[in-house]
Amino acid sequence: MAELLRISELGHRGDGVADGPLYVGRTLAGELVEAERLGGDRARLLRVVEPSPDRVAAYCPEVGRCGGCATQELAQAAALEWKRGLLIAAFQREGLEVADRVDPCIDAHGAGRRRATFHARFEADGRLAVGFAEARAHTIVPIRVCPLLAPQLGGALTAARAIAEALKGKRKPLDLVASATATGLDLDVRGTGPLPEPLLLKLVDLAGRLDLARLSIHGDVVVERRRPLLSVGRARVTPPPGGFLQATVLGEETLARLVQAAIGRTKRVADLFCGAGAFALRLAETAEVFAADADRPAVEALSAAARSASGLKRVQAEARDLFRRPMTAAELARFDAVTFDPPRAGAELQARAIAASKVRRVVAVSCNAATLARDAAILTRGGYVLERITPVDQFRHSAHVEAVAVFGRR
Ligand SMILES: C[S@@+](CC[C@H](N)C(=O)[O-])C[C@H]1O[C@@H](n2cnc3c(N)ncnc32)[C@H](O)[C@@H]1O
Repeated sequence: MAELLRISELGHRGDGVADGPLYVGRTLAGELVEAERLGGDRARLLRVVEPSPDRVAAYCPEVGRCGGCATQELAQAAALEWKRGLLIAAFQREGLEVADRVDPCIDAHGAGRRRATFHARFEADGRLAVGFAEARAHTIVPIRVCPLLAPQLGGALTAARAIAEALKGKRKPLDLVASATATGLDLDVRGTGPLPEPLLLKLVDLAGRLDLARLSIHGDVVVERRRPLLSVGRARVTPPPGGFLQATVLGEETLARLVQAAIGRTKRVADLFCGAGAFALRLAETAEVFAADADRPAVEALSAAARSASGLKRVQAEARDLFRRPMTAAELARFDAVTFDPPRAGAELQARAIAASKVRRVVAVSCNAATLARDAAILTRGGYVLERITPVDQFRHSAHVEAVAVFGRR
């Protein structure tokens, strides 16, 4: 049954929130809407009665079905302000009032996503669906074009579909991780299980026809037709298959620029959770860098890039599980500055060790406001002063927000 609802705010996943709370997708704060209850705490938008001044027309036909975009109907300036607010609210929940120290959110969508994970599912009737997951469901919304992808990732959906088609006989759900590199598409396929020789040969042939730079299965290279390369400052990195990559080129450049600016001119820097060196290789232009990450292939890629780049200071990289074995306060004593950029879980133990150290400057980079706020609270309890936080938006139309938080010793 249809009912009128007033949307009080945009929730932290990008759905409008009415009294209850009742979550209504594709609605905005302040709007009066007609919706029907779906059960639980969800309702479906039927009609916007009083639209928000921030409402704009969606430009993708899959809006509302595809789970990739939650807020395409929210004007970009308002979306940036909303993300800034999400960050402030997460810090408030940790007892930290930071609104006066949070910069405007930087739009880092740039040319679009250079990395995307497509899902392939084989339906009972034998049809193949390749696309993104529906919001709050495992159903796949088949996608032909995604307007959020960078032009360099343009052929990725066609390539993913062709590779999935070739693996149809396995009838397994697949994830295909596509990255745009300077030498072409790099595709890593997950979920296949072991593949027989004839199928591998077929994939090699297909990679040639699709002109992929590299094709790998679960990180094992099937064929490398051209070495994938990414420019990172003065260095050129060959990323490990399927390894972590910031979602947009501008996002990586923006985060790295903020980290470099916050650290300033120092002699020795530690880059923890360094991945393949997005920050370490740039920091090494002016300082000696120690870098650590649990992903050994990423650490090896970073080391190789540092060795072959000219004009960098010394870079020492170590494969290390920083959840189990964080850098201790004693180990950190030789650094003037530390930056850390953990996965969504944050870096609780590492933050505790930093809090017990005497490192002068600490720069936390994060893709999860809640764990960033938790780790920030640990640092401030250890005597660090939170100087500034800069939100960065490289996941346009989603509720994700990245941030760079800068701390100094009291
Ligand atoms: C958000 S990424 C950041 C990578 C890099 N700073 C960049 O911008 O490309 C998080 C990194 O944490 C690493 N990681 C995940 N769990 C880890 C652990 N337990 N110990 C050390 N590194 C870990 C991942 O391998 C990944 O490279």
